[in-house]
Amino acid sequence: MTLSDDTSANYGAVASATPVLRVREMTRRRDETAKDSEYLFYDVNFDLHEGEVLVVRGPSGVGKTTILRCIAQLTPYTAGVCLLNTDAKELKSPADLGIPQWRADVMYVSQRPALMSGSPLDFVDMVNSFAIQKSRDHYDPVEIAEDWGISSDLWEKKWPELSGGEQQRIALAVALSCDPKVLLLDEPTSALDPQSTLMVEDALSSRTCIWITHDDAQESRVSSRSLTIHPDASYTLT
Ligand SMILES: Nc1ncnc2c1ncn2[C@@H]1O[C@H](COP(=O)(O)OP(=O)(O)OP(=O)(O)O)[C@@H](O)[C@H]1O
Repeated sequence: MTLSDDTSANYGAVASATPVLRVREMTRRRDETAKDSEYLFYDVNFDLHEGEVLVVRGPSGVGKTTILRCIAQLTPYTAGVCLLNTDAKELKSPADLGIPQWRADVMYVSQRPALMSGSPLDFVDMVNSFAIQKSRDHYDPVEIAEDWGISSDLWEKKWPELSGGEQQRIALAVALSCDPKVLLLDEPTSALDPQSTLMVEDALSSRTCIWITHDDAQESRVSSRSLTIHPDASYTLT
């Protein structure tokens, strides 16, 4: 039995090929406050191994962003377990690690950074001010984004003054600079031109990611496996 097939209750047990991230029985109602609310997704199980990209597919509104936000512990879920491999000895839950460490290691990158206030530099300052980030090494986000055609002066502009593609590359560069174990990418190249898209895909090629895309060609370029969420709350893992 592979880890991917392991649906036993001993979720934290570590077998030969230890996943970076394990998700079991992830379930979310459309309205978490209403017990009779229909399910958005039900009983989702998967393991994500080092260097894998799990592409998340499904029609608009089916719950792709929501499942990423649940895994990031940014949104409540009805049931389920998320576990992270921190030291190859034991898989740990958000409660074991504490939410700040979980979110630093399992980092959600929003589709809409324009909703943030201030400038990208303000955002970097805020990220660096978190106690959990102070104790970690960082790459230079300005340098990362420069490779994608983002000049350093753009970092001082307000988010809404940047184009969608500039916002996406800057938000992604900040996330990469923090070197999380898992990146949760919400349509990270939806506003990019084809050349920038390929550059970003290349930069992410060695990372462990869960990646929402509506683009079949991108899926075939980047995915190790695909998780499709269906409108009836079921899912397919291929
Ligand atoms: N903050 C919110 N409050 C209430 N409902 C929400 C909120 N965000 C999303 N929803 C609803 O939850 C459902 C799932 O939304 P979600 O954004 O996860 O879908 P999605 O599959 O990512 O869609 P898309 O492909 O259009 O981005 C939708 O019906 C949406 O209207």
